[in-house]
Amino acid sequence: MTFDMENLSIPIIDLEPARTGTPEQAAQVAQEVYLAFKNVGFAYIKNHGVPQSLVDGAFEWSQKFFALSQSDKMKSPHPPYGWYQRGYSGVGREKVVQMIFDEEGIAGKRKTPDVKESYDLGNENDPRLPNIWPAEELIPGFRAHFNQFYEACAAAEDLLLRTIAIGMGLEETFFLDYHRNKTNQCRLLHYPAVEEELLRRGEAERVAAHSDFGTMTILFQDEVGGLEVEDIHEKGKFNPAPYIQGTAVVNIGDLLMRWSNDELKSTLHRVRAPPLMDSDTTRSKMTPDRYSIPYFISPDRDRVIECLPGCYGPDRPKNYEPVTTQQYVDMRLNAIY
Ligand SMILES: O=C(O)CCC(=O)C(=O)O
Ligand SMILES: [Fe+2]
Repeated sequence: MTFDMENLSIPIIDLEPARTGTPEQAAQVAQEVYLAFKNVGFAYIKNHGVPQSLVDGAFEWSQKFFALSQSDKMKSPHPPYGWYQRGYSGVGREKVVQMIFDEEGIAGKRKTPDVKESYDLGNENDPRLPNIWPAEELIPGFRAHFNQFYEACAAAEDLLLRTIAIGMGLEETFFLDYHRNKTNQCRLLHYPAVEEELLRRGEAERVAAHSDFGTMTILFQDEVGGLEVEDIHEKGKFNPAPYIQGTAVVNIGDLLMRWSNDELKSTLHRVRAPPLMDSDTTRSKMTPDRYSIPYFISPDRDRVIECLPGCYGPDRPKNYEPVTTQQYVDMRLNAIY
């Protein structure tokens, strides 16, 4: 795939020094991560700590799951409430909308379908949202792999949270203390092959422009491409965020933006057709299937999120009221489902 790395606005950051470097090296990386999240809201993270074999396995299991018959996938259905983010959602079920909460507005947006199907899972020990697994005999090994993958992502989360705290001049464990229960959401996404023209003309969408809700998201994508991130300098202009081997895309969510009094940016992003592969634009083409796996991180549900120390002062008023994680996330989830 042709892509101009020179114009990549999203920095690539190696997290290894945060894990094994000297305190000075760790502080240096923390500064880079902080600046990326302040200026862009996105970073490509190398050495995030999730073993490549687990990532590769997760994509293989995801493909196997979505290759099941529709009736088998529907045996572990997403419940009909937005806040219960577990189980399988078929094509067209969910419509990602940006900050529209009235029913008329949502119905209007739903007219252009998101051409994707998804399977959501979370922490095995979460009493509020038990997982909705496919039966073991249908897809043996799926559950065990994703439990392992979930744990590995949680470990990567911890290192990222420590690093951001250091970068913001907070206690290293400041954010960890708000993320003890690991009530995160891991989502398998499959975007079926679709006629490219439909995506380009906006008659079908993969994921419409949106920001994520929580603290941050760790996203694994395959090589197909199509993820686009809004340009920080030019509203409405979206730049490609292509696959880069050995990295995860990490982005800030709305709750951390609010928590930081808008210092860290929760940047709009979407999934469209991947960049054209060759000069042949005359034929009607199908974009290949695409798979991605976002891991959405949120603070513990009962915690009150209010302006971070250092993000307000006499000349810098607090922009938001305190809110609990649960109030905030449920409000956002109920709007999309
Ligand atoms: O599929 C992707 O690459 C991104 C998906 C995404 O942004 C989301 O699910 O919030
Ligand atoms: Fe997203």
